[in-house]
Amino acid sequence: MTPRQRDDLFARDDAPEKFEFNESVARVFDNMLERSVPFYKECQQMVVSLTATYAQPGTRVYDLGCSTGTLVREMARALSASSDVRFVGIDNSDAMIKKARRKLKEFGGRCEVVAGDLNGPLELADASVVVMNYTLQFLPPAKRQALLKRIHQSLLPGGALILIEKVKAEAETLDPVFVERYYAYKREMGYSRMEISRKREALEQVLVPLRPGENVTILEKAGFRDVDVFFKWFNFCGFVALRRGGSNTRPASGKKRAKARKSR
Ligand SMILES: C[S@@+](CC[C@H](N)C(=O)[O-])C[C@H]1O[C@@H](n2cnc3c(N)ncnc32)[C@H](O)[C@@H]1O
Ligand SMILES: O=C(O)C(=O)C[C@]1(C(=O)O)C=C[C@@H](O)C=C1
Repeated sequence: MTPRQRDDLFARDDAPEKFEFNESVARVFDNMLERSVPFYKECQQMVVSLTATYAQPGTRVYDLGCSTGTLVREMARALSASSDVRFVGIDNSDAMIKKARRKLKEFGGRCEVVAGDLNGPLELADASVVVMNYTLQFLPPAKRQALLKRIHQSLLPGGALILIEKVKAEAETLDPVFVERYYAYKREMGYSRMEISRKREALEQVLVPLRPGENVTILEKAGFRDVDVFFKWFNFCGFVALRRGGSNTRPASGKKRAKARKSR
């Protein structure tokens, strides 16, 4: 395994003017996320815990915008092979896919990384859980509702969408306060004011956050009925949304699931 590279992308003279998930980002990505996303590891563990609750035997768990495969690895480790669940990471960055496939090689056929554009047609067969962490925010806002609708329609009854996003404050007057707290966090994580400023400019119109309430609205308009927030830190928010399942919205017991699967 190549040594983890420290994120110096915006400290360099050749810092990008527009943020793209290319080779130079993939090279430092794992360190970038650990130092740029508050409670990144804690949120991953919360997502793993929710996935363990809603993943159904004989089905697939999808990670949309899987990047270098870090979350897929955590999920595959947490849900043993006996859980009869397979994991599929989807991304449209060749550089990320290459790193993800290397990271997930140890899991053989349990984990697959597929090239795909979330703005285009999407095949999510046998999906009991779909995860989308820090990804929807990079898609054009006008296309987000249609994607969420496709996810809702693809999910098995009782399935779950787990979504973590960078968000704007609900109250406009609080947004600058939350943003400043976020930049203070980045400085605490060792980024210089110049790096923070350059990255903010590079992300303009590339990362477009909505307010938490706006995310809930597009989830509900996509067909999700049971939607809630499971995590919030100033300008980051985690949502879980359930596809109503048969006679219940809670995962059936193992025997019930096996019986339901046989009747499909
Ligand atoms: C911030 S990263 C996601 C982080 C990752 N989910 C994690 O938790 O470590 C956003 C990812 O979404 C991918 N992405 C952005 N737009 C995409 C699209 N239209 N189709 C597929 N993947 C996309 C990027 O290549 C990148 O890997
Ligand atoms: O908004 C920022 O400044 C960030 O660094 C956040 C964020 C994200 O939320 O995805 C932006 C780009 C990278 O993918 C890593 C982190």
